Amino acid sequence: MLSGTEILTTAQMRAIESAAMASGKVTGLKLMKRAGAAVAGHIRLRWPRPGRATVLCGPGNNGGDGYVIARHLAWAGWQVRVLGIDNTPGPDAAEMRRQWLALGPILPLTDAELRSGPDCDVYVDAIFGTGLTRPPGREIAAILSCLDGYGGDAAFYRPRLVAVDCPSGLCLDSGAFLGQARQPVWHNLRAALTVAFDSPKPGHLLERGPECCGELVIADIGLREWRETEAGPSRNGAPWRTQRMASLSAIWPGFEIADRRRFADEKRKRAAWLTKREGDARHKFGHGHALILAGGMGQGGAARLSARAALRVGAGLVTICPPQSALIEYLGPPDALMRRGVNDGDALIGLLRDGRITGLCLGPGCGIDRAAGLLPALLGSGRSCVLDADALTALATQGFAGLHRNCVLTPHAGEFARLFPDLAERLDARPDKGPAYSRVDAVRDAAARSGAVVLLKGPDTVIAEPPPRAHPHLTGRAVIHSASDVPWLATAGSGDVLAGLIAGLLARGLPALDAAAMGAWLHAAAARRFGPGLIADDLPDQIPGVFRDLGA
Ligand SMILES: NC(=O)C1=CN([C@@H]2O[C@H](COP(=O)(O)OP(=O)(O)OC[C@H]3O[C@@H](n4cnc5c(N)ncnc54)[C@H](OP(=O)(O)O)[C@@H]3O)[C@@H](O)[C@H]2O)[C@@H](O)CC1
Ligand SMILES: Nc1ncnc2c1ncn2[C@@H]1O[C@H](COP(=O)(O)OP(=O)(O)O)[C@@H](O)[C@H]1O
Ligand SMILES: [K+]
Repeated sequence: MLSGTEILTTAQMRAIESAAMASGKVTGLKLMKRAGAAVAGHIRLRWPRPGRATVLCGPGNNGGDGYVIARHLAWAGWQVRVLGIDNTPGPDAAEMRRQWLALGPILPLTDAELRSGPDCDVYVDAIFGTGLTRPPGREIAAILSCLDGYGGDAAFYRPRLVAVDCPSGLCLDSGAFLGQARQPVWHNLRAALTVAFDSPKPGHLLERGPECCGELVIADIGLREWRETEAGPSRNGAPWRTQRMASLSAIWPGFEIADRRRFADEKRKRAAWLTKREGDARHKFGHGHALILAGGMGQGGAARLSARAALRVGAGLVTICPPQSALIEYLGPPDALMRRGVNDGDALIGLLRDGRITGLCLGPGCGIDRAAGLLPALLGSGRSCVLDADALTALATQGFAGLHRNCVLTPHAGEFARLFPDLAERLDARPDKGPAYSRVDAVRDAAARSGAVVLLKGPDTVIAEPPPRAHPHLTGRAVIHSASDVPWLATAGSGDVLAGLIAGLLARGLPALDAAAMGAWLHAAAARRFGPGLIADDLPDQIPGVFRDLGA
């Protein structure tokens, strides 16, 4: 139901490109000319007066795009300086280089040459794109650090840097910089604008990607139409639909730019369902009953946040269930919330005889021992549920037995490392060759291992489902949700609200992956709507406004 924009790994992109060329409908040269023209067009949109540009061209087709850009800017009256490598590129890039040479020289691609040139209005990074396989060597690394302002006197380059496909050095499958530590380091190349082709790649949205790409524009170079008309959008057996490439979609702040038609349709469907205008439920139980399992005295805040979120997202009924002795702590507003004491697993089993309870949330403010005690009863019921916070800590000791496809695990990085230490370690390791192991790979592996939907939180939230039951050797669907534009969402209790939103959506009947993806989207949309200064308590009450903004 909620799919956003399709994103492609670099392998998928290459496979699509090759299949399109093999079909005879398009040539590599034509694609390169369109790609270069698109970048030049975006430069001219943002810098309408012709000025000075330095174009840095690498050894492959990314460099080929650079030569096309140089030509377009020169035709438009710009003074263009081109730095390139004296190598033998592929035939398309070689042709574009030859054509540039009819207009101007190619200076050596060195740090010294870059520094010796005049100050420019725009610097174009066409050094490496999707073909990066290893960390840049010393000379290119020096150029990249100069472009990022660490050359001392060059600190002013950054706001004028335009990246072709990506800032060079970024692994487009993971968002990591090859050869560098995964955690934020002292420098990364940062562009003001990145123009990428056909579809976003995971690396544009993960880890360092959003910060380093700056404004991200996806240029259509004619492959999308070919894919949809000539090849069919999801034809099985098409060469790019190999198993590592199973459906991957993204939701990020600018995604409607890439796919306006589809976005409008998604938005309409989403709005109609969320606001209960679509569907045939005639009474509150038709919108589901969510149960929020809560903790003892003094721990009530987290579960109350979850419960409020579940109510706001439209569950027909929400009941909060602390131990009997702590009920008094949960008597405050909202009055719409129902309360019921649940002391232990047996009491929960009794309660779950009511088949109208359709979504549960276990973990926020629950206490590890209580969560561990309730887990077997909850999992044994097979009911849709969110396991967060203390329930994840309990799972880390109990193991994954009993988890099923209707469970959503919502770990942050620390909880993920407790649950899947080896995967977290791989994800933390410095990548020395591309494509690097990505958050999508890690979350897919976690989903396959646990048998549940896994949502790994962060500014780049990744959600994946286990492989399809009938095809356990394949990968399931995955979604990247980018919220890098709302850093104020990282506030205490925000995760409890997310868990409640997902529980409410599960209770309303959404399948686990869709509930997790829609919950993540609503969560960020609520934070975006409120703005800085947000505390977690503000989030649930923004949800009706988010619904109204959808045009519902
Ligand atoms: N998507 C599309 O439809 C279209 C894509 N297009 C464009 O093509 C780009 C992909 O082109 P690409 O495959 O030639 O790779 P690219 O990024 O230029 O760089 C790799 C080159 O550098 C080399 N190399 C790698 N690592 C290295 C290192 N550390 N240090 C030194 N060298 C290194 C590597 O060769 P290697 O040495 O590994 O054999 C290779 O020669 C893509 O990003 C987009 O801009 C458009 O033109 C058309 C439509
Ligand atoms: N830098 C960030 N930008 C946007 N969202 C973020 C950022 N860091 C974390 N988040 C989001 O904030 C929420 C924090 O949840 P969590 O870590 O469980 O916090 P808590 O336990 O305090 O509720 C998650 O939804 C996560 O995706
Ligand atoms: K580049």
